[in-house]
Amino acid sequence: MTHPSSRKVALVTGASSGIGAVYADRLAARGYDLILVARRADRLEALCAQVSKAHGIQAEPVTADLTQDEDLARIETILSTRADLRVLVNNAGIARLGPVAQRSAGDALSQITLNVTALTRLTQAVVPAFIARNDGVIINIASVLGIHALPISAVYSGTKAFVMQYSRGLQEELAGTGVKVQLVLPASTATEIWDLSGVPLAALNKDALMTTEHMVDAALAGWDQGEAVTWPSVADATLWEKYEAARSALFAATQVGTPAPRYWVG
Ligand SMILES: NC(=O)C1=CN([C@@H]2O[C@H](COP(=O)(O)OP(=O)(O)OC[C@H]3O[C@@H](n4cnc5c(N)ncnc54)[C@H](OP(=O)(O)O)[C@@H]3O)[C@@H](O)[C@H]2O)C=CC1
Ligand SMILES: N[C@@H](C=O)C(=O)O
Repeated sequence: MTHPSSRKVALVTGASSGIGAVYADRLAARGYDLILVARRADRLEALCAQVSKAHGIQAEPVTADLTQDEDLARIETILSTRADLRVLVNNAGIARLGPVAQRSAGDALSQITLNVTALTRLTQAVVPAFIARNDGVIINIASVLGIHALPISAVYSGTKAFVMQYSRGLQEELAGTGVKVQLVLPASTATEIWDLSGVPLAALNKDALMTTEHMVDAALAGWDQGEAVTWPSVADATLWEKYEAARSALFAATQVGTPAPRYWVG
C-alpha cells in the first residue's frame, strides 16, 4: 500500500490524551496530515475532527492496543508502507509506580511491553523506509526518570533508560543520513498517566509540574533547533554537556583490559 502524494504525514502513538494529543495538534498546525493511534476510539475520533477543522489537514484515527501483537503488526505495516510518512512520534507509554515487591510481575511486563517492545517494533518498521527515502524524523518520548531511578520507579526508569540508549544508538547509526531521531526527556507533566500509575497527580508538587502544552512546545522548539536530545525543563543546557562528558570519560576509563588497582588481590 503506497500513498503517493505531496502531503506529509505524522503518526503519533498515544494520541488520545496528554502529551500525544498536544503533539497531534502541533503537528497539524505545522501542516502534517495525521495518523493517530491509541486504544480509545472515541477520543481519537474527537481529536481527529477537532484538528482537521482547526488546521485544515486530514487526520485518521487508528484504534490499536500496542501491547497486542496483531494490533502492533497493523501499525508496523502502515509505517513500513506509507510513502508519505515523514514523522513517527513514539509517545504511547504507561507507568506503574511502586516498590517491586508490592507490584505484580504483570505490572512490570505491561510497562516493558508498551514502553520498550512496542517502541522498538514501530521504530524497526519505519527505519528502513526512512533510510530508503533519506528522510524522516523519529521522536522518542523517554523521561527524566531514564537517568534517575526512584524506589518506586525501578521498572519504569528501566524502560525509559532503554528508550534513551536505543535512541542514542540509532542517532549514531543514522548520522550523516537524512533520518533524524530526537530523544525527548520530559519531567513531570500534568497528564492522566499519574493517576493510572498509582501516584495521584494531586500528590505532586505543583511547582515542578509542567503543562502538556509547554512540554510539547519546548520539545518542538528543540527539534527546530536541531537538537538530538531535548530536556524540556532544564534551563542550564551545560548540565547535559557535562553529563555526556562524564559518561564518555567513564566509558573510556573502562577500555583498559585490566582490573582497577583497588580490586587487585594477593
Ligand atoms: N506525564 C509525565 O509526567 C511524563 C510522561 N512521560 C511519557 O510521555 C508519554 C505520554 O504519556 P502522558 O501523556 O503523560 O500520559 P497519558 O496517560 O495521558 O497518555 C498515554 C497515551 O498512551 C496511550 N496508551 C496507553 N496504553 C496503550 C496501549 N496499550 N496501546 C496503545 N496506546 C496506549 C493512551 O491511550 P489509550 O488509553 O486510549 O490507549 C494515551 O493516549 C509516555 O511515554 C510517558 O512515559 C515522560 C515523562 C513525564
Ligand atoms: N511519567 C512519569 C512517571 O510516571 C515520569 O516519567 O516522570
